[in-house]
Amino acid sequence: AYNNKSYKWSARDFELGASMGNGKFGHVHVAREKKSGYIVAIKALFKSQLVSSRCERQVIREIEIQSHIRHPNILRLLTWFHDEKRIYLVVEFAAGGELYKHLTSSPKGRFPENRAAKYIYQVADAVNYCHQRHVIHRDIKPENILVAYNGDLKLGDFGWSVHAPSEKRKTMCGTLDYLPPEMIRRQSYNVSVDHWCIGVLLYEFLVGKPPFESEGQDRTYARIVAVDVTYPSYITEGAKDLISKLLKTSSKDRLSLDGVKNHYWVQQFVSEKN
Ligand SMILES: COc1ccc(C(=O)Nc2ccccc2)cc1NC(=O)CCSc1ncnc(N)c1Br
Repeated sequence: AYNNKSYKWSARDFELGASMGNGKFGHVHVAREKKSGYIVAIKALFKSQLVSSRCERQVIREIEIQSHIRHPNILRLLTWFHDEKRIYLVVEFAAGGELYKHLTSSPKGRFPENRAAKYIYQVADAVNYCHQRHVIHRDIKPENILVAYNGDLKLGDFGWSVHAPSEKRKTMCGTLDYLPPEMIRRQSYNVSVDHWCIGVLLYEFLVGKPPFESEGQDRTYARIVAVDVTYPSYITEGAKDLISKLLKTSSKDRLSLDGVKNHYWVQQFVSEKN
């Protein structure tokens, strides 16, 4: 039904269920499409809020971009509609919920190598797909990644822009841990910021906390610009090799996303299906 371009969706087509992510993602509810029984997530954005934060053009641009994105590891925007007060985004429902919860509830609070390798392969594949469409900054951190019913990762796009309209800085919404040096120095950045974030993400999958985590902001900044990473003894040489090839100060020295997917440490766990 979603592909029927002419059909005009409205809130009447859905039964709203529980709210999700306790407001973390804005007003998101599980919902059931009445005719098909299909379960989706519906995010309601207040037009007033968008206008006040001068986000309305950004939402339209994002919706435009998202409507053409089709990738197994990227949460899909299925359709959207609006009424006089709100814009509703109908989004694929990730039945596995937030990846962060899986990480913190794993034994020792970290993933075994085979799971971390499968996940980093999927993230690299999804981000590579975005880069080929000139879309960067998928806000790569465990809080923004969801898990599908079949265990595959779904890169969510949580539209932080609506939460941080004026501040372009990512630091508006929480952790600095994922900021690359060039963003700390407020230099221009390009697609390779995502390469840095994938290195930080892989470290966090394997260790249970991000590499530069420190008490104060300044200490975290200092460790990021110095690329001051220490690896616990249980981290294998292969994992260290991959992480160190991504956490490079100079963005042009960072391993490519194909390089991540084909890295020997990843390949040993990810049977090349395709
Ligand atoms: C393609 O997914 C989106 C696409 C766009 C936007 C968005 O807000 N754009 C935006 C908003 C304002 C300004 C500019 C852009 C948001 C999402 N996604 C989300 O909000 C995720 C909702 S949480 C969730 N979703 C599914 N399954 C679960 N188990 C959970 Br928990």
